[in-house]
Amino acid sequence: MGIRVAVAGASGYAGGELLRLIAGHPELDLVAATAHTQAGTPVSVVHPQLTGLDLTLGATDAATLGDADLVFLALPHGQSAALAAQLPGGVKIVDLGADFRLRDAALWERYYGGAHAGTWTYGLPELPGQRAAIAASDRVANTGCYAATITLALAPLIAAGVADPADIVVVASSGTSGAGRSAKVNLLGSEVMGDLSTYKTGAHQHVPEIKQATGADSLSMTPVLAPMPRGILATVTARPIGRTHPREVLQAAYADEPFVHVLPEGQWPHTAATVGSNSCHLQATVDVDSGRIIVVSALDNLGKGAAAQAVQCANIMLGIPETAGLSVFGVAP
Ligand SMILES: NC(=O)C1=CN([C@@H]2O[C@H](COP(=O)(O)OP(=O)(O)OC[C@H]3O[C@@H](n4cnc5c(N)ncnc54)[C@H](OP(=O)(O)O)[C@@H]3O)[C@@H](O)[C@H]2O)C=CC1
Ligand SMILES: CC(=O)N[C@@H](CCC(=O)OP(=O)(O)O)C(=O)O
Repeated sequence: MGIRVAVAGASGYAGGELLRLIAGHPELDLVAATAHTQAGTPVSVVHPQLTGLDLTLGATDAATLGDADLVFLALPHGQSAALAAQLPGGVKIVDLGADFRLRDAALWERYYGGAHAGTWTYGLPELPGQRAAIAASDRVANTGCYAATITLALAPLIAAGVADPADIVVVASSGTSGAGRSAKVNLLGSEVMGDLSTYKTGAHQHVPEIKQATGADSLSMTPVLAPMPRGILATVTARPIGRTHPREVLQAAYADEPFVHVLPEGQWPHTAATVGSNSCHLQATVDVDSGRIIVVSALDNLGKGAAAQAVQCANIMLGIPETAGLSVFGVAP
């Protein structure tokens, strides 16, 4: 018997990807998977890609989940705190939602509404000192998907003093699974196919999270909905300070990281190359006209942006190899 894990919100996109990763993990055993309206339905009905996983979705409550050593919460914002409070104190938790990511209660309330539940250790192991903090924690708040993509591109540049934290501009495209599985008119195939559009323009909820994680003072972010199921491609530009090339800084920061890859010079990130993996691909240059730093970052929003990163954090919390059950390689084309 391995380490006992459970997934709440297992009928959703992030929950489904968690189930797939746990099923292939050498040290984790899935003991429960729960849902809300779809409780009582076999997993393979809700997720045909998981046919062969013989399990029925249970109710999302402490009785069903509390027997696990570690619980992944993949619930809508605002749903994690009440459930986490009911789970036994010895159960480790990785929350994929936003409830515990922000330190500033006023910012949480402004962007998400409702009362701020608290702050847990931030689940991005590649940030300086964060791997050790995650290892010492029983409660971890996984990153937002855009936040992971953009923070990995930006944090080393601000820390090294080569990018002006007061002058950051981001345009980032996401596949539609980033919006979750519930039906919305603007996510219908006939609306999304053949279209690109901005949304939450000038007011995205990941901006305070990225500022908190990177030390940026001012950051403009424009999200774009892209007609593809998975993937995020972020173009991050910043006013440079000094003449150090941004690529050198990123290479030094991530030289020993298994999942963050600065691509060979001349190669630029593709979302398709990261799908199914826990990898983030980066490339950087200096704009020949404006002199601004440009970093392009790509990852799978359900991989390094959600479920795979949650498994990476769980591995660290459980003291097992950080890369266990995770793929560096994508499944393109
Ligand atoms: N999708 C992504 O790319 C990313 C998602 N996240 C975060 O992960 C979490 C899950 O996202 P995602 O999988 O996309 O969402 P989905 O909408 O696809 O799934 C939501 C899940 O939560 C369950 N649920 C809905 N309402 C309730 C409720 N009131 N109480 C308990 N369970 C409920 C649903 O069950 P049922 O189907 O039975 O109704 C379903 O299992 C969110 O917090 C999201 O922000 C983070 C990073 C990336
Ligand atoms: C395409 C799309 O709608 N994406 C979502 C990403 C949400 C997410 O993954 O992050 P949270 O966990 O913080 O909600 C959005 O932009 O709000």
